[in-house]
Amino acid sequence: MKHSIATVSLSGTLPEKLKAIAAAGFDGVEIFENDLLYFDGSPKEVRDMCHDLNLEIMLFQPFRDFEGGPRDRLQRNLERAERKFDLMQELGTDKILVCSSVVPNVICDDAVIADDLHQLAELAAKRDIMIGYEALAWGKHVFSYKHAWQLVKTINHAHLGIILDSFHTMSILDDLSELENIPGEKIVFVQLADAPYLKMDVMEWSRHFRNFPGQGDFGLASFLAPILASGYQGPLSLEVFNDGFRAAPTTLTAADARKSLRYLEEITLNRMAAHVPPIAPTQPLFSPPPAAEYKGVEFLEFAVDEASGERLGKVLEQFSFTKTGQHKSKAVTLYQQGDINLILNAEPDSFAHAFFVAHGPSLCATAFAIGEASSALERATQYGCKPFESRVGPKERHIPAVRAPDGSLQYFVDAGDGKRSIYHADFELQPTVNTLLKNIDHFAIGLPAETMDNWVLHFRTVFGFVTEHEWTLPDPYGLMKSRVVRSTNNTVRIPLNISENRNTAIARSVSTYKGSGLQHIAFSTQDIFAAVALVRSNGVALLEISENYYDDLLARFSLEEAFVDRLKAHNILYDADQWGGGFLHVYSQPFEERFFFEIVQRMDGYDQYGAVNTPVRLAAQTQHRKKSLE
Ligand SMILES: O=C(O)c1ccc(O)c(O)c1
Ligand SMILES: [Mg+2]
Repeated sequence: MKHSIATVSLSGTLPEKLKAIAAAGFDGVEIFENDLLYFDGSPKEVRDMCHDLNLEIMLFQPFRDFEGGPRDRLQRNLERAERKFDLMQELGTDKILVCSSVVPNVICDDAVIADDLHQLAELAAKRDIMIGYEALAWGKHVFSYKHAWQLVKTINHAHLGIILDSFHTMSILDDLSELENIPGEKIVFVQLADAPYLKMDVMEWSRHFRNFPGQGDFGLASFLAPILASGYQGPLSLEVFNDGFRAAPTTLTAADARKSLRYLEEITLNRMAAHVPPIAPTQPLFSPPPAAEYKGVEFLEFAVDEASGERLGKVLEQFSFTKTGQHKSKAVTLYQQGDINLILNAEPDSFAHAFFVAHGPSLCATAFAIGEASSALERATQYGCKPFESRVGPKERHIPAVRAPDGSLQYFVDAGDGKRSIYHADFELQPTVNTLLKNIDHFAIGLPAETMDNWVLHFRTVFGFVTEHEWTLPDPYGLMKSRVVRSTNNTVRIPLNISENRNTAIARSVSTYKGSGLQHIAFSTQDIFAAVALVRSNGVALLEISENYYDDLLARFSLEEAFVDRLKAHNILYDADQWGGGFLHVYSQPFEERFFFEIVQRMDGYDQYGAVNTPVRLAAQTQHRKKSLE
């Protein structure tokens, strides 16, 4: 299987784009005409550049508004095509994308359109060029792949085929059942793009919000599977118009692009294998070890120095964690409660120390308890992650790890061979005292806004996580957007938060950490009232919630007044879902303006995160911060 990408998908000048595309491991490119127009060298130079980079120019595009135009313009349109064919010869490519006409006065008559396309195919035949006809979702007369295919089939010309672009098909929720009836040799090219579902004009949506497979909401495997079953032998090519990617670092976007095609191949292959009877692809597809089975968050590790480590340790003790271990040879301490393991790493001259120097007290590593760590590492490696080699002391255990998009570490810990053993090897362990807090329910990370897609792809590919739909939530000074990535079995949940405004809590967090960073950790409990009473008696300062919130709770839910009074007395927030599940949660004051803790109790299958209460929390935190500045 060959892989290609349209130059329009990346930021930079044409040479920068081509270099990044080659470095990311693509076999070829679609040259988007504008990139050529803006380039100050000749088409021959572009051809040579691609040749030197070992990139094939797989397609030239787009050729617009050709078919069904005013009759007196047809000749001129054919001449226009000839000029593009000349250009293609200079570039050394033999495929051109012709997209369906969007002009309002197009002749809406299939016979006229078929005749025009036939004439174009005749011209192309003389140059041994292949025309690929693509239906734009906003085409005036032809806007569906079925219509385009109907025309191509009827014209039946050796130099005319169809181009299938996932965006134009998935965006209009088109029926996919005809795809399997298109013979592979009639498919000139396949363009792939994902996108979030948005209710807006489809052209604007297409030109600004496409993203890479795995970053959006389209079920792209259902689009690609019938194409790969058809015997299509051409490349998979990404064509992604995205405002963020136009501004993002070119090499990083190109690397994500390449990764996204691997992901799409993997999920498409799985879909084809699950079909009854199984369908065999006619080209080999990327097939890494399957995603691990996640058992939970094994530990979270904080980069601290001695002083901040002591302060954080004190807070954890207030949350009734026990300092159960001191590392045998390093300045590393372990705090435990229930199944929660938190590590504070103040070791000089370590990965954690470098992280501390760059970001201050922060989360520098996350460990996941999983079925088989070696297979998870192999999967990560095949997806392009470099395994992280840490220095391991004598008798210490080596734990496989990769880097998260922000450079922090993500460890894969075998849950199979005795859960506590990783701590026994490295720490002199004391028993824990309390078990009111049981587990890490979720932990949230604040990200620089432009990095969200990058993180989502990382979790979907390397981890095999799924994503939930995005929430947009008001902060007193702007908006925050939140998207949860989680393991399919819900044992690991990570809300990823961004904000494009300058003074929101997330924006301040990004500036404090100088990058992404931990927002909060939510600990689960079976008895939130007891947990709150205990941590309060230990001196934990909770976030105070306004009276108005509780009045509104009474109005919104049919709750007993006495129960709401109890919530109010404990500063506990409440949510319920439509299936009878309930959610109780409470927040601490932040630790040094960085992160805070949440205690949550899920009841009767509640599966969300209390997002409706996030604006309440953000407002309360802002008020608290202002008061403390007074
Ligand atoms: O937005 C457009 O005009 C446009 C052009 C060429 C394509 O292949 C496409 O999918 C969209
Ligand atoms: Mg396209």
